[in-house]
Amino acid sequence: MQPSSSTSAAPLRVVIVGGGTAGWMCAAGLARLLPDKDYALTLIESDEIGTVGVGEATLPHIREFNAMLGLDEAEFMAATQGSFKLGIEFVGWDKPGGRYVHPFGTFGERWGGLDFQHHWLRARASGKPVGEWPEYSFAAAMCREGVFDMPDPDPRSIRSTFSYAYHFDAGLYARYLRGWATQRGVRRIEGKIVEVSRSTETGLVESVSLESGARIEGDLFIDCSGFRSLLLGQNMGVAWQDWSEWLPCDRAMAVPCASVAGITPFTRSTAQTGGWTWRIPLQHRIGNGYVFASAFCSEDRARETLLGAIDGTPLAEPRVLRFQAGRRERGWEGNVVAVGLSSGFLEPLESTSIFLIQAAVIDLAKLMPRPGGAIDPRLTAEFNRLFAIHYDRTRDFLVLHYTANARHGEPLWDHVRNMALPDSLAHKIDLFRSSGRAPDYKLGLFSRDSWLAVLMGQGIMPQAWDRQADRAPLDQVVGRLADLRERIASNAAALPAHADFLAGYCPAGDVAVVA
Ligand SMILES: Cc1cc2nc3c(=O)[nH]c(=O)nc-3n(C[C@H](O)[C@H](O)[C@H](O)COP(=O)(O)OP(=O)(O)OC[C@H]3O[C@@H](n4cnc5c(N)ncnc54)[C@H](O)[C@@H]3O)c2cc1C
Repeated sequence: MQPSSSTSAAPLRVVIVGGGTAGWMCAAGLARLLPDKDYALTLIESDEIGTVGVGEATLPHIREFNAMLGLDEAEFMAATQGSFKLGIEFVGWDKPGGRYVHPFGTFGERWGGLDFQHHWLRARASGKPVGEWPEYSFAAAMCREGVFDMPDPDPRSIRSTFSYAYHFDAGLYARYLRGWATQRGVRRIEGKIVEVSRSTETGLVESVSLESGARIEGDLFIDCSGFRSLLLGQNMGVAWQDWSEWLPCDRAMAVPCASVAGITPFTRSTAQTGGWTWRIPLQHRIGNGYVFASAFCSEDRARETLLGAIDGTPLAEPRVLRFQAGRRERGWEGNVVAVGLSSGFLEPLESTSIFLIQAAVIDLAKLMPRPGGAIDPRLTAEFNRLFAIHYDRTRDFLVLHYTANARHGEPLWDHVRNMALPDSLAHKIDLFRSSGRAPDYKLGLFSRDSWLAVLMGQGIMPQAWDRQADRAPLDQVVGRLADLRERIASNAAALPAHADFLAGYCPAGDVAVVA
């Protein structure tokens, strides 16, 4: 029998628990992707509990999500005080005083079917003048110049070789998506959930009850309740994998400050004795924070470091958030799917959480149960397979930043340099060191160019390259490298200042500063 494209069964009742970034991305994404008549979406959020209120830097993938919703970019950026992000500048991560950018875009060009780094490594080993690795990234050059313009659609242009993401006010983004989703039929309920009822027979969640006494029944529950993990963790009891042996930071202190002249088109992450500080420039303010390991740094010390590191006047009292790195064993159990902080947490070093939300929403939409039937365990297993891949690959990339450091004599940094690595990461580093080969995933984070940026940025230089690179005449390669460097530098220097571009494209105007 052919599966029918539609069904006469009653719509599947999907209850989203939580209205932070995860909840509203879920609501908007599912409202856009699923047929209205088959799914009834309800979102419950509690004003009393509120949201985590951080999460302001993104990855380029968010543009696909926004485009899928059909958001107007300039309108969305103005509404969220957004700015453009071309990558992350890492200060002091490789060694005190060191600096490199993880740019969004490619390094160099593929020649003769070979990845660019092999040509560069081979020419560099010859002793010829080939410049430094970052000189081959257009996005890195744009960061150095503090400029921005839209990528050129012509793939032959050097200006087509970068991508971009956004910095935005996370509270305003959730509010923006809320407006979008509720206009498209998502039912919003404000109230605090005080009880979760499960069937004694099947173990599935049947309903949640609010403080007001209201009871909301559902067929599928999406847990977007934040660190509480109200359904998946607390009720379904799905175990937590603790990754603090590799990612020991367990606190963050956040404080917004007044803007200063010139909005940088990148996030900055500065290594500190007990962790690292972030700087995220928005149109109306700068978001700052210190992610630190409480075993190596007290809260008083963190506060002193953070307030000493910010550019402008603090706009609020610093507030502390506590967490542990890790993820749930599974993201989907029974009829509960966790999305966002309820499913796991990786520190915001590479701004990955919102991407992980997006990936979960897209995977869930593809694997969504049909109305009127039982949940197919094969769909659940596939979601969990993808969930683990996304989290585990992201973890390896973050751990790389810590382990490859030359900050000798600082207890946290000595500890992470000497810790035993996940096997999957140890293999990647060894392979790169010995052959110049970088991971090249077809799914999820991070791209080969991102790995190259951080591997070399952290000072890991391969001892060899692909032998096929030796076939090309060396002088020809050196000439092409020089030409590439020149095209990158001159084209980047000709672009408008980021602040000027923002002022013309998506001026946000004055709003009350939301901390
Ligand atoms: C310090 C820090 C910095 C970060 N920086 C970044 C970044 O730069 N980039 C990035 O991508 N990510 C970042 N993140 C992660 C990002 O903030 C989160 O992934 C994102 O905000 C999603 O959060 P959430 O929606 O899962 O949870 P929350 O924002 O905590 O929302 C939880 C929701 O559940 C509701 N809720 C909870 N319990 C109940 C209940 N009993 N009844 C009713 N409602 C309930 C709450 O009211 C709220 O609406 C950062 C996180 C931290 C901690």
